Amino acid sequence: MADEGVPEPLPAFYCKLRSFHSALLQLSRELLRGLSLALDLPADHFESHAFRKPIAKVLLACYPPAGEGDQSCGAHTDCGFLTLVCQDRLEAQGLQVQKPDGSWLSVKTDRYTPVANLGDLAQRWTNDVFRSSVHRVLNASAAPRWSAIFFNNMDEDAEVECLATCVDRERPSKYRKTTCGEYVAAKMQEMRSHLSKEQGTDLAEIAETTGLRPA
Ligand SMILES: O=C(O)CCC(=O)C(=O)O
Ligand SMILES: [Fe+2]
Repeated sequence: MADEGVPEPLPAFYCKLRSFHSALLQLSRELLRGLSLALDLPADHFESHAFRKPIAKVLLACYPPAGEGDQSCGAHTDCGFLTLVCQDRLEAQGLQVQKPDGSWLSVKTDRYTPVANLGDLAQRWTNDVFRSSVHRVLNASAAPRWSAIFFNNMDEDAEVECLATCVDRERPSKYRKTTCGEYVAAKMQEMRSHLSKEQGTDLAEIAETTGLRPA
């Protein structure tokens, strides 16, 4: 076995997945630089404080065609800092983002063009200047829908406290200091108990295995 947890018959697939992961990690680093500059911070602010060895994972998802049960992904926010979603088939897209008025915007992309979503840790760190986007997936087509999702969750021990530049008299600090690891663990726990109550243990176990999808 080349790497722990990787089955022997899939080395070519694993190699491609590694390249995909590296490319999206690189893209997320570029975006982090832009996000720092947007807050009038040095370009490397986010990277140097919280992305030295980030927990960055790829999730490959398949949603069955419409009519095969409600297996799409319900409305939620991602718990990390930045997520990049790549949708596959043009005829079976389905990512939707909630607008401030509560209505849903369908996100149509070219095949594999990544869509960036900010997560809860970005919102907490910037004291709501950046918002964690509420999104969901509805596969309304007769074909299965595939997506590859890259979650960049920051360093496990990265401290997240409202940035001084995002706090003032009109905008007092809304969130207590936490770490990426502490916040993600708490949100996962909340999600597991929610799923166990609402949908039985199977989904809770899947979520625990992937460790990625918050409630
Ligand atoms: O499959 C998608 O397009 C997005 C899935 C998602 O939002 C998630 O897994 O957190
Ligand atoms: Fe998500």
